[in-house]
Amino acid sequence: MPPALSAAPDAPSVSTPDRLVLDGISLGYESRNGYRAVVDDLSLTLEQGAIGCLLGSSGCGKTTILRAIAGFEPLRSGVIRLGSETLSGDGIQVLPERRRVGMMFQDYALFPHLTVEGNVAFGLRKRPAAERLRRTAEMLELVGLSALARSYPHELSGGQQQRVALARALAPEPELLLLDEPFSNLDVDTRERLAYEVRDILKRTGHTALLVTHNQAEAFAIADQIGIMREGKIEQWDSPWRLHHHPANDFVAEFIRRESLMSSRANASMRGASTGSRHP
Ligand SMILES: Nc1ncnc2c1ncn2[C@@H]1O[C@H](COP(=O)(O)OP(=O)(O)OP(=O)(O)O)[C@@H](O)[C@H]1O
Repeated sequence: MPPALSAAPDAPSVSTPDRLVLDGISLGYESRNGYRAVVDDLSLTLEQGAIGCLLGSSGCGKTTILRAIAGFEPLRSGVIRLGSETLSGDGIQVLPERRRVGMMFQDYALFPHLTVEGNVAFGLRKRPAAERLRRTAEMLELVGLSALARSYPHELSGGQQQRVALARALAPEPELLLLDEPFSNLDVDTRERLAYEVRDILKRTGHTALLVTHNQAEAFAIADQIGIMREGKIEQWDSPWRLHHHPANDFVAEFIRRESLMSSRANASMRGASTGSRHP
């Protein structure tokens, strides 16, 4: 007998409160030719402690959604809620710095003139010195970089820099972490390893996080819930297991099939290239 859906290894657990709710959000940009819709009546919910991922091709609106959640883009309609608080919509637009939302980007955006610990402590400037020191040390321990606290960003590998960026984003204890293509500057092996590491760290701290990427391997390595996007809409918001086994429509099925094929080809050719240089 086929296993019951609830027995799927990564089926979402029940009855944790929703942390992030996007309820029918629409937004876009003004241009010379007038308003252009980019995100159209999009909804999703993310439970407390869950890691969500928006997966879709370039230009489908992933970054625009993160920018709206962070408070940099106003909504045309719909509501964004974090816990019980409305952040955007219903006539409300909470300022970005009041949202308790942390962000981590693909280019790390570390300050080159500050040490690793200086970078992590940066977001804690307003805290008392003793607390700042304690929290910085705790964050460096969490991401396994205590030994490099006095190093400068240029002395670190890409993966280490990205771990500093994660420690910096988590230091002020955000209620939600947004990650925009965080691993795309890294080589293919580091990318997947770091995606698993970041998942492990976020699960240990219990943070709720939303990631955007166009890389399926990365999405499947890190996320509890994935939204397959097409032109500003989510075609299916589901667990990785269900996306593979129960795609909602032909678009999702074809997207998963094509991306898996492309990613295994890309991995094979990159590994082949490095093997080739050793065996001319
Ligand atoms: N500031 C802006 N002004 C006008 N149009 C914009 C602006 N930012 C993004 N867009 C347009 O909105 C659409 C969605 O962009 P967005 O960056 O959200 O896509 P994405 O899915 O994150 O793409 P990528 O994977 O390439 O980063 C694109 O067509 C883009 O050109």
